[in-house]
Amino acid sequence: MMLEVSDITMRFGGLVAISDASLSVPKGGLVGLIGPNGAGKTTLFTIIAGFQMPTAGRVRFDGADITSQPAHVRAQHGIARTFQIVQPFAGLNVRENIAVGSYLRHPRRADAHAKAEAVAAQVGLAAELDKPAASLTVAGRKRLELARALATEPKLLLLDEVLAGLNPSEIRDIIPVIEGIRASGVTILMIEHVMQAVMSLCEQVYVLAQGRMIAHGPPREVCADAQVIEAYLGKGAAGRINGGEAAHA
Ligand SMILES: Nc1ncnc2c1ncn2[C@@H]1O[C@H](COP(=O)(O)OP(=O)(O)OP(=O)(O)O)[C@@H](O)[C@H]1O
Repeated sequence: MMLEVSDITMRFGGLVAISDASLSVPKGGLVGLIGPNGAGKTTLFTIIAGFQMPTAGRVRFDGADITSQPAHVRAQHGIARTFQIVQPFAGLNVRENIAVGSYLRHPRRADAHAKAEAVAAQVGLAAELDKPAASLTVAGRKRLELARALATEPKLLLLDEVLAGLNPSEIRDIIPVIEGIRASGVTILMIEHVMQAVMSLCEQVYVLAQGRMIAHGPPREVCADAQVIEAYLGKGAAGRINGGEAAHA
């Protein structure tokens, strides 16, 4: 396994944001993490990336227990994440923004910029390298966020809603980019609300609801799970939907 998260609990004062949650991502896999708003998905990413210590539980990465490792050490070992709210350095151009990631492994400016250019080509930003980051569209900023994380040359990439805010054609355009990253050997765990994308990209999906991992499996099975339907649509929803189907049959 590339990533094994075991029995994580995260308390903020009296609030239990995550309760005894586990998940694993195989080497080379592309796994989804879904769940209603406030379920604890971003908090779990923060714990995996090392920005917060869990109240209880362990995180193993590529064979080592990294639970107490700080975020910058995890980055060196190959964990990168994107952020839901993209905040590029507005005063820098696209190349310089991507280089913020590539400096991790390429301390010389020329090397960092060369790496940034290679990553820009991979995510479809080659034509924008000299433009100010502030001039990018929302879709461009999402690609920039992907590029910045990729430029650190991760083994494990944590994508936090990279498709949020994009229209259907922008989503169609960016899905092959994610597939390409995976095909290049990077293991991916993605938080995503766009179910169409989860269905087409992920071979396994975990469902977090109110801090608990309530289901996991292939996306089609998970979406048919009564507990999952109820977590999204409220108690009794699965029965109403199945009843509806029966009525049409
Ligand atoms: N630093 C913090 N201090 C206190 N409470 C927090 C903190 N971080 C997160 N929470 C709470 O933990 C819960 C889980 O939040 P989280 O952002 O992880 O959910 P999420 O599944 O990512 O939701 P969304 O899809 O809306 O981004 C929420 O109730 C949130 O208010």
